[in-house]
Order: sequence, then structure tokens, then C-alpha cells
Amino acid sequence: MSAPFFLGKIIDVIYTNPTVDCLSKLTRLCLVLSGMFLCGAAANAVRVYLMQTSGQRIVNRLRTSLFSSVLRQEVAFFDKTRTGELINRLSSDTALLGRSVTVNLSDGLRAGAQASVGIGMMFFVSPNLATFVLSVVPPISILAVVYGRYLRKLTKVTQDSLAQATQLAEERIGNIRTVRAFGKEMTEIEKYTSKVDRVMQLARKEAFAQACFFGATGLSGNLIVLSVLYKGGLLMGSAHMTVGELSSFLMYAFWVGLSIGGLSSFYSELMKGLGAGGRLWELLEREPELPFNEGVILNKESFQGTLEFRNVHFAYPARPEVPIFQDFSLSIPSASVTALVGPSGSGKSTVVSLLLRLYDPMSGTISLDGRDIRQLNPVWLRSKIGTVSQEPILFSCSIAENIAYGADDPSSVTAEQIERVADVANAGAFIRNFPQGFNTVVGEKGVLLSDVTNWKKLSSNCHLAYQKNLLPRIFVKAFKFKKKILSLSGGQKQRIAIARALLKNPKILLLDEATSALDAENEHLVQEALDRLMEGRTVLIIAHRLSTIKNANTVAVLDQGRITECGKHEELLSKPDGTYRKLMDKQRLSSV
Ligand SMILES: Nc1ncnc2c1ncn2[C@@H]1O[C@H](COP(=O)(O)OP(=O)(O)OP(=O)(O)O)[C@@H](O)[C@H]1O
Repeated sequence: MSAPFFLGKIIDVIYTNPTVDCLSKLTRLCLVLSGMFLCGAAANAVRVYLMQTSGQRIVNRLRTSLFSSVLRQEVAFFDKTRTGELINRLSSDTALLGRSVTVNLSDGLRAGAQASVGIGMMFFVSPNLATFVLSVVPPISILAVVYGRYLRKLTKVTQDSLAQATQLAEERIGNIRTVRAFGKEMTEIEKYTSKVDRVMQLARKEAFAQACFFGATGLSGNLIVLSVLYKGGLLMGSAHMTVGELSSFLMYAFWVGLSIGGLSSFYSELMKGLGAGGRLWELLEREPELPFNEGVILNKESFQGTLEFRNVHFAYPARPEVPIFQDFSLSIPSASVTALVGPSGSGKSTVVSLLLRLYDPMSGTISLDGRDIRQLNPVWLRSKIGTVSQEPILFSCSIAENIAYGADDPSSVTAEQIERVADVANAGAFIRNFPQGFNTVVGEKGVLLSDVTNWKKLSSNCHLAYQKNLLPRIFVKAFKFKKKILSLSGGQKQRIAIARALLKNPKILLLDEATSALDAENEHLVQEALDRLMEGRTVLIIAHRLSTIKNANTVAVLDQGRITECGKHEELLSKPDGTYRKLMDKQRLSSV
């Protein structure tokens, strides 16, 4: 910051003292200045490096805190908040906020320091001229406040629109098979285009506001320089200023002008960051409505796994006006199999959600071994419950990892354990038939990537990924090699999911039987695997097949929000006007 001052001195030396003495003075001043320039350059390089790295660190921390906060939220939160929006918050908003509080903050602080020292030096060199010149500052400040507020609001709206676009893209790409089956690619492209067009409109508004603001600040910078020349010329004419002082002042004025430019872009970015940050803070600070990992843990030795619903009333938080259960009561004794049947939409899957404590009932109690599950630690509770759903979800990693996912500590699971449970689940044989066996990578929703020519490369990549925990990056690589995509069949996915549940070894099992018909061979293999899985456990099965229903210890019929009948299959069938009888008749009719 002292460079212009010394430069002014040099100019004065040149103008006033053209002697040999002046030469040595000149050399000394130039040497001092070169040293200063060098230090300045080094300091700037260090600043940029530090800012870039700390910027990324801040973004990383923001992302991990946000992800951890999101994953702790209760399921009802996810019913109301869409995935694409959350992904946008995690990727775009964090980057925007991170940039605005690091590189931008550093630039802004530097610009602020330069502007204040520059103004100080202007007063030092010529207080008279400085007072005259800085009369331009107050109107600019008012403009900045108005602009800042506008930009902050605009950024919030822009980020929300971007979130909507991401949401649409995420949903359509995730369900590409449905989009393709209905031939809706062009419609979806149009929808997405209109969403991003909205973002573009907002970006235009922002660009216009920025253009006006930057134009005004640029103009004020130029006016400063012009007024310095005008007033400074007058002062020089009346011998109140030397040419060196005027040059120094001019350089400071330039500097201040530049700093004001820097400050305005800092201000813009800061306002954008704060706009994006508003939603992030909301998410970061949100306390989940259901506890995440606190509460009573039942004694391992005396744990039986007896379940009971008593007078439960429930409606989904997203639709509180539609009651799902009214006075719902059901007892599931330890180590027994209860088949839950009922018309579609009667709430069978909701029973599973309540047992997993994804939601709390509005009134009534659900108890485990006589203890209200609201008092229990939800993480412990879920560790005692295994689930196999109709359409099991497999993650984008190897089959081995998908099976190990069931264990409390997947890293401690051995290859032998994985193979053993896969065999019990009737999955071992078909997995071994894949060229890479248990290391075969399955994709999102259980898609299998198969590229005959590049199998070797792919497999070694997957193996590397498996060892180094680098799956996402490698998975992208894997996509480059794909030539042919095969789908794991429904039965294969089911059997992998059963192996996963076997590894978890839970006391309680909640099964949602697949409604879609498997071929006879697959059905037999899945059924056999399920029978082995159910042995010695408390089982609640949402049953669709007659064989399952017949084999159950108890059949519970769910209708109109409550259990209307409960007993053995034959018992219930013998009631001519019973709901169960009607349900069975209907099923028989529809299957004819
Ligand atoms: N997350 C949710 N938010 C709001 N309502 C929901 C939610 N999940 C399910 N519902 C509603 O609750 C009712 C019961 O759904 P549920 O999935 O439990 O029925 P189901 O008996 O399992 O049906 P199906 O046999 O067809 O699978 C339905 O009317 C459904 O629309």
C-alpha cells in the first residue's frame, strides 16, 4: 500500500533534483520498491493457496454436516422434502456458500483493507482533495444496500428453481425405464427445459442487477479519478501540491477505485452466499422429530421379540386428514409366523413402517416384549428387525458388499460368511456363475454391468474400489466400459436381499411378499430361502400367496383401519360372511 507513496517520492526526486545525488536516491527508492513488490507477490500467492484449500475444506465440512443432518431426519421429513432438492442443497448451495465465505471473503477483506488504507493515504497526502473526492461514497453505499437485499432474495429464488430442475432430472433419470416405456423422453426434455429456462430468466434478472450496480460503481471510480485530476490540477496551479503528491494521490485514487470494484463483487457474492445459506442453515439446524440414537436397549438374554399393537390410531404426517388406522390392535407372539392380509391400500406396509418406528402412532401403543417402542433406542430396535421388501434395493457396489450391508460392521464380515449366507439363501449358485462372482458390481436398483471384452479391467477396478473404498469414482470408470446392460431378475434380487437379512440375523422379520409372479423355479428357490430365513424368528409377513397364508400360525385380516379377523386359515375360511372369506373369493375370481 505504500508503493504509490514511494512512487510519488520518485517522481518528485526526478522533477526537482536532477543531480548525481538524485541518482543514488532514485536507486535506493527503486530497490525498496522492488523488495516491496516481491513481498506483495509472495503474500498474494500464499493467500490464494490458503484460500483455495480452506475453501474446499469448508465446503467439505458443510457437505458432511448437511448430509449427516439430513440422514438423521425422520422419514416424514423425506415424505415432504424431495430428493432432488436435497441433492441440490448438498452440491450447489454448499459450493455457493463455501465460495462466498472463503475466496470471496478473502478478496473482499483485501479490497476492504486496500480501500481503507488507500483512503487514509489520500487524507495523508492531501486532506483537502480527499474530502472533495470522497463525497461520492454515501450515494454508492445506499445503492449497495438496496442491491444487496435484492440479490439475496433473487439468489434464494434461483437456488429453489435450480433445486426443482435437479429434482425433475433426478426423478426422471432414476426412473428411465418408466419414461422409456411410455415414450415420454421428449415431454420430459421439454419439462426440464422449461425448468432450466426459469433459472435462466432469474439469472438474467441477476445479470441486469449486477450490470447496473457494477456500472454505477465503475462510473463512481472513474469520477473519482476525474475529480482528482480536476481539483488536483487546481491545487497544483496554486502551489498547494507537488506533482509527486498529485501522482501519489492519483494512484491511491485508482487503487481505491479498484478496491470499490472488488468490494462490490465481494458484496454480490456474499449476498448470493447468504441467499443460498438460508436454506442450508434451516436444514443444518433442523432437529429430527423422532430421536435418532437414544433410548432404552433391552437385555440381550431375555429378549423374546414379542410384538403388540394396542388401540393404535395413525395417519401419515403428510396427510393427517386421512386416517390409516383406527383402533388397530394385533398381537404377534415370539417365534411365530403371522400373515397379514387385506385389500390393496388397507395399510399393510404401514404396519411395517410403524414397527420400524419410521413414524409414531397418533395414539395407542406398539410394544416389543411389553415395552413401548417409543422408549426404545430406534437404532437398536431396527438392528433387531430384518426386512425383505417386494422390490429389494441393492446399492451400486459388488454383490459381496450388498450382502455385507446387513451386518452391524460390514468391514468385519469374511468372504466365507458371505458365501455361506448366499448359499442358504439359494443365491450362491447364480452369483458364482457371473464371471466375477461375488465381486460382480450391481448398479443402482440392481442393474448388472456386463462387458465381455472389458470384464478383466472392470473387475480389477471393482476389486480396487472394494479395497480402497473408492466405489463411486471407479463406478464411473466402469460405466465407460459397459457395452451390454443386463438386469438382475426379481428372484435374484430377492435372494440377495434374503442373504443380506440372514447376515443381519434379526430376532424379528418383516417380509413383504412379492406380488409379481416369479417363474416356478425362482419361486421355489425364493420360498425355500424364505423358509430358512424365518426359522426361529418372530415373523410378520404381508402375504399374497395361498401357500404362505396356509403355513402361517395366524392370519390377520386388515380392513378399514383395523384387524377385523384373526385366526388360522381354515378357521377364517369357515366363516361364510367373514372378510377373509370374501377376500379369498375375490382373489380366486380374479385369478380365474
Ligand atoms: N408416505 C406416505 N404418505 C402419505 N400417505 C401414504 C404414505 N404411504 C402410504 N400412504 C397411504 O396409506 C395408505 C396405505 O398404504 P399402504 O402402502 O400401507 O397399503 P398396503 O395395504 O400395503 O397396499 P398394497 O397392498 O397395495 O401394497 C394408502 O392409501 C397410501 O396412499
